[in-house]
Amino acid sequence: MDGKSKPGVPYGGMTDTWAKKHRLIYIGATRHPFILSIRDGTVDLSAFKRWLGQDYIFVRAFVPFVASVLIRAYKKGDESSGDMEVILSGLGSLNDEIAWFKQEASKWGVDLSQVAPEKPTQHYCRFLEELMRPEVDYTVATAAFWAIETVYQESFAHCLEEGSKTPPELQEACQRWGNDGFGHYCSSLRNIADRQLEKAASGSEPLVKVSEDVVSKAEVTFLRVLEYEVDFWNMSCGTAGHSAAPKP
Ligand SMILES: Cc1ncc(CO)c(N)n1
Repeated sequence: MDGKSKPGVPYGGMTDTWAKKHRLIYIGATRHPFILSIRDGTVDLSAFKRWLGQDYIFVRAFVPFVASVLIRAYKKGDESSGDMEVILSGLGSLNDEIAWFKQEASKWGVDLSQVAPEKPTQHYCRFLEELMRPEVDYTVATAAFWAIETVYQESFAHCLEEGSKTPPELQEACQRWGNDGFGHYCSSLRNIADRQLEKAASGSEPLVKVSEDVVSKAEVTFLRVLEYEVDFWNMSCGTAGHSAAPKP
């Protein structure tokens, strides 16, 4: 293996293996009842507003996380990988996203300055801070980054598919993460993560043991992202305080 991503070969990387291996929780995060309620038009608008306020808080915390990934990409010094350009474009869309949240909040009468983070938001933001620590490997950080963006992409794209009954006033929100450009950006993030994981798994790093450790840490991190996403959706539905575990 040369440790490079394979252009034109969309499947077969480690991230794809994980999504299949952990299919139930993956579906739990990307086809959550909150998303399904948007898709079938039965969504409770107070739930949408709660999601909006909490996600604004999350996105503000997500910016420094993405910036920390950018710093690590720079420090790797591999200019030809194109990683920095992808991550930088992500920071650019987060800039637009923050402006969109403010505009959307005023449209719905949500005063963002009055929104306090709920427990799942606090926990997710704390997790992002842990991932910003310098000892966290670039491979682990890029796997988390890919997973965080992809859950939203897959969830909201589902609300725009043929046959969905997403209310018109929520379609713009779904477009934000469900559009093809965002899908392409998520594929670029997946390529970055897969290339890193492949390098680690093939033992091209000097210490094979350390590399294996990185791959399993990245997989655990992927699972934690899915759990935080499920908790976040649960909170939006009004079932805050419950974990990702199935309810009795
Ligand atoms: C909770 C959450 N996960 C992922 C994204 C994608 O940016 C977001 N905005 N919020």
